[in-house]
Amino acid sequence: MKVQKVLLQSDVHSKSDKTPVTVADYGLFSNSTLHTLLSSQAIVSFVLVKELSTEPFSLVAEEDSGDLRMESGQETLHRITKLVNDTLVIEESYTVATLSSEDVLYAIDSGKSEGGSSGRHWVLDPIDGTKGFLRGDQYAIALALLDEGRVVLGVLACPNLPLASIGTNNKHSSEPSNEKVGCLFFAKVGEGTFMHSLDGSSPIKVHVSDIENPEEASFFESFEAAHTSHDLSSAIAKVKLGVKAPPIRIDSQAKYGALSRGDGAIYLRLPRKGYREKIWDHAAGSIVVTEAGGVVTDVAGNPLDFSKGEHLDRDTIIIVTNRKLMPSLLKAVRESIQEKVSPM
Ligand SMILES: Nc1ncnc2c1ncn2[C@@H]1O[C@H](COP(=O)(O)OS(=O)(=O)O)[C@@H](OP(=O)(O)O)[C@H]1O
Ligand SMILES: [Mg+2]
Ligand SMILES: [Mg+2]
Ligand SMILES: [Mg+2]
Repeated sequence: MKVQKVLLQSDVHSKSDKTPVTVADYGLFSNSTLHTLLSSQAIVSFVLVKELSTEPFSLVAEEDSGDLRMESGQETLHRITKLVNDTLVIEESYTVATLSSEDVLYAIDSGKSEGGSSGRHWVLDPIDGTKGFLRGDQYAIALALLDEGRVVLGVLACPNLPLASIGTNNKHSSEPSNEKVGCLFFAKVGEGTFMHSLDGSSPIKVHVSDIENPEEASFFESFEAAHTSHDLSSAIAKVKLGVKAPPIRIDSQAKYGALSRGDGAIYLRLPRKGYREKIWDHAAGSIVVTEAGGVVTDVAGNPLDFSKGEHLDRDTIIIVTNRKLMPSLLKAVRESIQEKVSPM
């Protein structure tokens, strides 16, 4: 959160689309983002090991230490170590730990497990919605626990998500807002989904929307057009289901969080052909939604299969909604795909 704030205050965003303005700005932005996601992975990995020292530890995480072990990566490693240690100082009187650069490398590279169908594996996306982070928009830190291939626990931190509902009438994102932001969702299998503010309010139980009429439903999709087909989801929502509201485009698994508390009723993810979704992009989000009473399936109507290692199956379309809307949504998705494949 600190890094994103500094980036946004550095005034190198263009006013219109909030992207960096010059080539040098791009450098600053991508370096800061790299520092943030590696620090995040180091911190979560370190704290998990510290807290779970009696259990065998397996972590499937998105990032690795890459060039940090090389001579050219020393400056970056130094900055990341500082960022990690600054973050682990909770208060002046309480520091979780102080890590050396070697500890940081070790913590980052503890995330190399491949997951799978046996045993327990933690699954981490240290910054999900990297492009949203860079733009100053939504991003999430997503952690899940797999047990015998099934997600049994999920935690989703969404530092920029307003605590109040985000509807389709939300203001243009570049307008300043006084809304309180920063939500943490957590779900444990069989126990429901809870949300509290990042500064630690009491958790409240959340539930997905109970809308039955698809015309009244609003739907989420990726902000980035490269990650999902906006055209196809618009055809499904507007033409097949009669959805009236415009899509809510936000980055990251914040979509699952927002849907779990009923901000919108549908999330469609329609990746381009051949793309294989990563488990860390969906594990935490999916249990947050299912424990809030929602359903997360592929196009065949089956739950997502997290038991096959780092990836979901190739070409997995992801369909998220409540139980009442799922049959008509599945039908609409199947029909639209069929029409796209064989135009009349
Ligand atoms: N081509 C393509 N298709 C589908 N998905 C892709 C693709 N490329 C990347 N990714 C993954 O999308 C993750 C970001 O999630 P979202 O699409 O929900 O957010 S965003 O709109 O992109 O900001 C993003 O997660 P992060 O890398 O953690 O940001 C990627 O893992
Ligand atoms: Mg991700
Ligand atoms: Mg990521
Ligand atoms: Mg990534």
